[in-house]
Order: sequence, then C-alpha cells, then structure tokens
Amino acid sequence: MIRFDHVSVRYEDAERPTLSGVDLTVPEGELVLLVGPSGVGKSTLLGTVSGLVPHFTGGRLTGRVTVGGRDTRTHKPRELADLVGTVGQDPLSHFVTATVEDELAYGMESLGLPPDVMRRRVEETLDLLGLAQLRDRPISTLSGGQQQRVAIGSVLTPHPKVLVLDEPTSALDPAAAEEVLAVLQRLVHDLGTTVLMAEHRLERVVQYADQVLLLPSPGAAPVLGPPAEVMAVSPVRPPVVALGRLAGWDPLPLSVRDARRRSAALRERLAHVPVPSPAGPGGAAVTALPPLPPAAPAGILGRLFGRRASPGKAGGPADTAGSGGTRARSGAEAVARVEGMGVRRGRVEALCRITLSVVPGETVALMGRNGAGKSTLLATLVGMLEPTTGSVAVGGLPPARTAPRDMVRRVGLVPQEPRDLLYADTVAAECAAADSDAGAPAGSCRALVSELLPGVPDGTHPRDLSEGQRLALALALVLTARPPLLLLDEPTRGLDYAAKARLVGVLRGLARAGHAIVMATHDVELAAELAHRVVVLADGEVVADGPTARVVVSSPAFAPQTAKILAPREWLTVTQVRTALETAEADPSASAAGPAKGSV
Ligand SMILES: Nc1ncnc2c1ncn2[C@@H]1O[C@H](COP(=O)(O)OP(=O)(O)OP(=O)(O)O)[C@@H](O)[C@H]1O
Ligand SMILES: Nc1ncnc2c1ncn2[C@@H]1O[C@H](COP(=O)(O)OP(=O)(O)OP(=O)(O)O)[C@@H](O)[C@H]1O
Repeated sequence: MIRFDHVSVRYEDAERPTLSGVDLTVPEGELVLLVGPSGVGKSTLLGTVSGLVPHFTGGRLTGRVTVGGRDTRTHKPRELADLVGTVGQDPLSHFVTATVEDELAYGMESLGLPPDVMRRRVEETLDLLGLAQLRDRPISTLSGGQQQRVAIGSVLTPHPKVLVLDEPTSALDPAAAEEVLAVLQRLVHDLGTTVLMAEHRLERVVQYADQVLLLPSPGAAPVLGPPAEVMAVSPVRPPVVALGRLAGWDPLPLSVRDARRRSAALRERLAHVPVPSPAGPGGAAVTALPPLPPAAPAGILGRLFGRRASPGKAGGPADTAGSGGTRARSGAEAVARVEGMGVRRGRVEALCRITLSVVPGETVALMGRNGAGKSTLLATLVGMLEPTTGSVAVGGLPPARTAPRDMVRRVGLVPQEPRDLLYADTVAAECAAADSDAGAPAGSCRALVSELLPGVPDGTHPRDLSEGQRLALALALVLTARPPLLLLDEPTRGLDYAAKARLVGVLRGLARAGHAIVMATHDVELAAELAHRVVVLADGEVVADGPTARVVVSSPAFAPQTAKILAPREWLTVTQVRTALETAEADPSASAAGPAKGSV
C-alpha cells in the first residue's frame, strides 16, 4: 500500500541526509509501528507519506514514495486527502474549525459525503473517543489530551485507507490510549486499513503491531520485521522487553501477559530479595537550597508569563520579609501549599477542594484522566490562573497576585506545548538568552541540552527541531534557572528511553539538591522511576495521594509494566530488578539464591 523506492531526504544546511536508502513496502491492512531514537527522522519519514515532506517542510526528497499508487511528490497533501489521514505531533496545528463537532465533520465535508453518513459517523466517533460531552466545546478550551482525541477522531471519520499517525497517544491517559489503539486495530482487522504509526511509548503499542520499522540512527538503513525480532536488536525497547532481555527469556515477550507466563523463575529468584525502598524526599541526602537569587531580569518573564491567562498584578504584595522570612511565614517549609482550592474555567469546574503541599526535595507525579485538572493545577502554581475559592501559596506568596519578577525566582514551568517557551531564531540564541536570564555561566543551558539529548544542532530554528529535541531545549531553558519549585507538564513527549533516563538523572540530582518537582504525566514508567509520591486527580478532585508504589501497584491504569509482571510484590522498574539481581549475584548469601547467571 505504501512503497518507498530508494528514498532519501536532506534538509537545507544539514550535514547529512536525515533519511537515506529507505527501500521497503508497508503492506495493505497492516499496522506498522515506526520506532527509533528522538530526532532520528521518524516524523520526516511519515511526512514523505502524507506529502508534508518536502511540500511544507523544505528539504530535498530523492527516490519515490507512492501511496495506493500515487506519488506523494507530484500529489500535494490535499490531493491525497481521500486516501491518507494524518495526525501530526501538534494537534493545534491540525485544526481548521472552532468546535469539536465541526472538526469531526470537516474532513467528510471536504470529500462531499452525504449528510446522513456524516451525521452517523460523527456520533459514532464521539462515542468511540469519549468526546460526547465535549461536542459543542470550542477546541481552544480543551485539555491537551482532549485535543489529541479530537485530532484522531477527525481523521477517522472520512475512513481513509491509510492512516499516518505521529505519536498519537502521547497526550492520552493510559485508558484512552488503550481505547484508541483498540479502535485502530479494529480498523486494520475489519476494514483492511493500513496504519503507519510512530510512537516512543512502546509499552503501549508494540503488542498491537504486525511489523516494526526501526530507524536505528540518523541516516542508517531501516529495519522492517516482526516485532519480537526487531525488538531483539532495537536500541529503544519497552520495559517488558528490557526485563525479558535481562532475564534471558526467548522468545522475547511483547506483552505483560507473555511476560507473566515466563516469569516464574524470576519471581522465585527475587522472592527473598527485599524490594529496595525508593529514596524518599527529605532526609540527609537533601541539601538546603541556597538563598533565592536576586530578582530575575525581564527576559525570562516573557518566556514564563507571556501567555498567562490573568496577567500578574504588578505591584502585588511585595516580598518584604525577604526570602528567609517568606519561607518562615509559609509554615513547615512547604515550597507549595494549596488549601481547599477550586478553579473554574468558563463553564467548567476544573478543580475542586484541592488540598496538598509539596516540600523541598520531593518529586510528585500528578496523574489522572484527560481533563482531570492536572495542567490547571500547574497553571495555578505558576500564577497563570487564579483560584476561584481557597488558596495557593508558592514560596509563601500567592502566585497570581505576585509580580512575575518575584514568582520567577520561585517557580518554573515547562508547559505541555514546549513551543510556548521558545522565541529566538536558533537553538544557540535560546540557550544564550536562558543563561543570561538566569545569571548562569555562558554555556550552561547548551550543556544541559546536550546532556539531555545529544546531537541537537545549534543553528536550527526551534520550529524545525524534532519533538524530542524541542522538549529537551525547553527543559534545559527552565532547568538553567534552577527554580526551587519545578513544574513539568508531560515532560517526556517525543523523548526516547535513553533521553528519558538522562532526564530522570538530571531531575533526581535537582531533587537531591533540594528542589521540589511536580510533574503532570501519563507516563507511568516515568512516574515509577522518579516520583516519591503520586497524586491522582479525577474530575478536578484528589482521589489518591501517597507513596508511588502504594498508589500505582494496585491500579490497572497506573501500574508500570514491571509491577504488572511481578505483582503482588512492589517491583516498579527494570532498574530495580537489575540492581537486585546484581547484588544477589555479588552476595549470594543475601538471598535464598537460585542460579545467579543465565536465564531466570
Ligand atoms: N523542516 C526542517 N528543517 C530542518 N531540519 C529539520 C526539519 N525538520 C526536521 N529537521 C531535522 O531532522 C531531524 C529529524 O527530525 P524528525 O522530526 O524527523 O525526528 P523524529 O525521529 O520524528 O524525532 P522525535 O522522536 O523527537 O519526534 C532532526 O535533527 C531535526 O532537527
Ligand atoms: N481555557 C479553558 N476554558 C474552559 N475550560 C477549560 C479550559 N482549559 C481547560 N479546560 C477544561 O478544564 C478541565 C481540566 O483541564 P486540564 O487541562 O487541567 O486537564 P488535564 O488533566 O491537564 O488533561 P490532559 O491530561 O488532557 O492534559 C477540562 O475539562 C478542560 O476541558
């Protein structure tokens, strides 16, 4: 159905081609999963199928890509619209109408489908994607995950023969992601739709794939094959595969169910090994933060507060007590304290009766369904939104009523859409501005970008970066300022597993140094790896708040793969299991050991 003949793509001024020698066929009626490290060229490859590359991105395409026999270089994207449905990484750039219902109908209208067919499909899709209650809502008022559902729904309604999806579940909660993948699988099985989909969270998708297409490194020849075979050689792999490789299971499991069936010996081996208790916040390891830096210069204020919904009232309560006084006033040294807080957004009661506090050195994962109120909570902590009822204090001050120049020294937010932080024309200029805004030594921000994700080019416009590269840049910009309270909204979109592991390292270091971190995330593996505590929101209320293992292990939605495989014991990550096995091997007396080496 999709044929690549000797395809190469080279962007202007790039040192080498992003894609080269792609020569393969995606058969009709298969779901092919495209995987590879951040920035390797996955979106570029998808773009050659939808026609966006090179028509909209620039660069030079050589070779030929055909979809259902149509050459994507001679057919503009709109001439492929009846055949190919595309969802890109940024749902907002995708929308053409203002409301949910109109957006779902738009593609069908352009193809001239009869009104009764359109009506029926809109209703079906609203139900399928849990959007029925949002049908009249302006798209601009939806949460990130709700927008992603609309973007997916709008390409499903015209029933295209080919779907090209770039990280379609990146903003979805775990249950919604499963539902969307089940719908896609049904389209593939029942209607013979061909799906080519790029994803980083392989734990969500690999078991649905008929074949996996791996781009191992920039410009390297792709590998296409059965999922288990490709996973055996892939540099990116989900925890279930990493655990299978660690335990020497053959064939490698792709699903939790497969892994559980093979896990008896591993369980036995771990039976007498204590699960390491995660280092909690506080304690000797956490050092006190240095005093707050002097007021931030103006530059960074634009970045952090440029898009605030209710502009900070300049001249709000001054920090007269100084930083030490402020902290003392706030009571038990909490960096953030929320009490009985409610937030109304238009007609929606987005948060209700929220009470929680965050202490220095603590990492909190905010989890919960799409639209539960996670981003809203972060927005109130940074001062972009004001509580309707109750109170919020950060560093002892009410964020929305405090001058941005005072807030910016206390709190930094990496928003769900990292683009909102980026203003300069090049990566180098963004980094230089961040260093100067934060009063950090020149080169600090650039070093952080490279630490998080090697290979991000200095001279590239942030607009042209890959999703993972852009997020790494946004994270580095905020981390350079080292705010005492660091807020991250979905901090792993577009990041490969290695980049995620490096991010975990950086954030752990910050937590040890006394920074408090609150991250809204659907990435259960990240929460398991990093968070001391998980707070679950549902319909704007806190429904669970406790140590990570206790909250996630019992939850089918939030448990990481390792926990599902090894339940009821509370192993959360492959790293924990690896360390335990290595320790047991070094000191067999520490456990009632079975064979230390080889297959377990
Ligand atoms: N329009 C463009 N102009 C110049 N360079 C570009 C452009 N689009 C992408 N690139 C570069 O091409 C490379 C591949 O980007 P691409 O978005 O295809 O990667 P990806 O594998 O999809 O990454 P991610 O997993 O982070 O989404 C990156 O180095 C990126 O900076
Ligand atoms: N500007 C707005 N106007 C009106 N309602 C809004 C606005 N922004 C968000 N909402 C609504 O407030 C609720 C909470 O949204 P929020 O973005 O905080 O959810 P979330 O938990 O971060 O979701 P996601 O996981 O999808 O990012 C949702 O019902 C959403 O539709």
